Amino acid sequence: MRFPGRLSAAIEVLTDVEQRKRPVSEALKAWGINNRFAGAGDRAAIGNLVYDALRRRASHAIAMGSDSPRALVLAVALRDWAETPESLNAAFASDSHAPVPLSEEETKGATADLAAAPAAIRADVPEWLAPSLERAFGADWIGEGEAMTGRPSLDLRVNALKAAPEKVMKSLARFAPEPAAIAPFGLTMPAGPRDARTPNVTTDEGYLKGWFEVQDQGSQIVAALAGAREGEQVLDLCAGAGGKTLALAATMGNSGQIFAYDSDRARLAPIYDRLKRNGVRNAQVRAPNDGALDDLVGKMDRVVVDAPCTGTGTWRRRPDTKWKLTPELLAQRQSEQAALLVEAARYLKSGGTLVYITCSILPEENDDQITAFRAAHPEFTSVDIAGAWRSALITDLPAGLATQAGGLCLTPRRTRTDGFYVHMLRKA
Ligand SMILES: C[S@@+](CC[C@H](N)C(=O)[O-])C[C@H]1O[C@@H](n2cnc3c(N)ncnc32)[C@H](O)[C@@H]1O
Repeated sequence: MRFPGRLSAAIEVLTDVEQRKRPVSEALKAWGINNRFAGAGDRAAIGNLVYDALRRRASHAIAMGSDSPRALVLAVALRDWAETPESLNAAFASDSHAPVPLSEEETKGATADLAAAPAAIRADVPEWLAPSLERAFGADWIGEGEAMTGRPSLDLRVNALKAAPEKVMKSLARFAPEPAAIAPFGLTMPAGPRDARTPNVTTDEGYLKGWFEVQDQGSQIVAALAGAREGEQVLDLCAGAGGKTLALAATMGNSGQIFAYDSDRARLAPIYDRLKRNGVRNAQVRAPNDGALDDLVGKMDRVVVDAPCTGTGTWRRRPDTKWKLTPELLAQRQSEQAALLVEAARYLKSGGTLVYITCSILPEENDDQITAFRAAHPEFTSVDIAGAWRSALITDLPAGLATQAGGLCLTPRRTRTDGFYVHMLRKA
């Protein structure tokens, strides 16, 4: 397919996403099944167009004077991919699969100046979230929003139980991975421009042998900060598919014991194969049956709560969720998080550590939760985050990452990672 045909296909996919309220990944897959002639390069380019359209949905719509799928996709070509109205119209004229030529208003969109647009438009965030983001980041909040519109890098965590970073770098040399800036076992491959494809690392023999996992560097950092030590008894209360469980097992050198639990059987299901592939021998999966964790009450050195959240820290990867988020969904997540903090506290022994993690950047899910929990549970005090950073990552905590309540917030702008929050509390 040529570029104009790819634009038409992206408009079709985005229409499907918006009309049927479908996740982008599902709509892209359906399009691929119905258009088997399209190659991997076509599918990657169409996916990039759709995701880029959603990443900057608000500013693209204002620039183009419309939020139709056509307007948004053309905006990507004009405002992100360095095309011009002339280059597009010339390409459209010689391609029978092309969209119709640009209108006058669409042509103006290429050079629209949004300097005077409302702040939420410039930040490309839903307007109702602007006060929360301003509370989290102060005057920087628009820049933080803008940074969330970029494409994420592909990050890997080298599994120290099976391999050293050099071995993985050699195995993946064709993709030129670089050591990550912060996570000690992290490797990273920057996202390419326009129609660049994400390297398919999961067919590499190193992946199949468990030498590495695909994991955002932010997730690796918070797992390292959790500070699990050799020989400890650790409960991973929201283990899901086990991303953090695997990282914790590696820092514990396969000693002690991790109990991996999740209330959702389907989310937990992939953990069994992943533990096996990673050579993890110190993890016990606890399926969500009645009384599944009763024997652990009061016995854990560490309880990790990787809480269900709005996922605002992952807007670069799942930009459709940015526009679907509602105050009701945020309130629902907040009440789940508050309940999980109370639940987690039951399993800790005296002197144990509660590690609270979200992939959200909203204070309502982060500092506010911890402040409310501490007020009701005075036996918990915050662990010094700068000290935790130094001992886990062997560097000084970069300025500006610590939050007011004593937690830590990573963001694409600050650390070139997904947005993550972590706060550690010690039980007296
Ligand atoms: C952010 S995800 C966990 C991701 C996982 N830790 C990882 O690193 O791959 C949150 C998880 O919390 C689980 N969850 C939600 N409510 C829960 C509860 N009350 N008890 C245990 N798990 C719960 C969800 O099923 C979901 O898998």
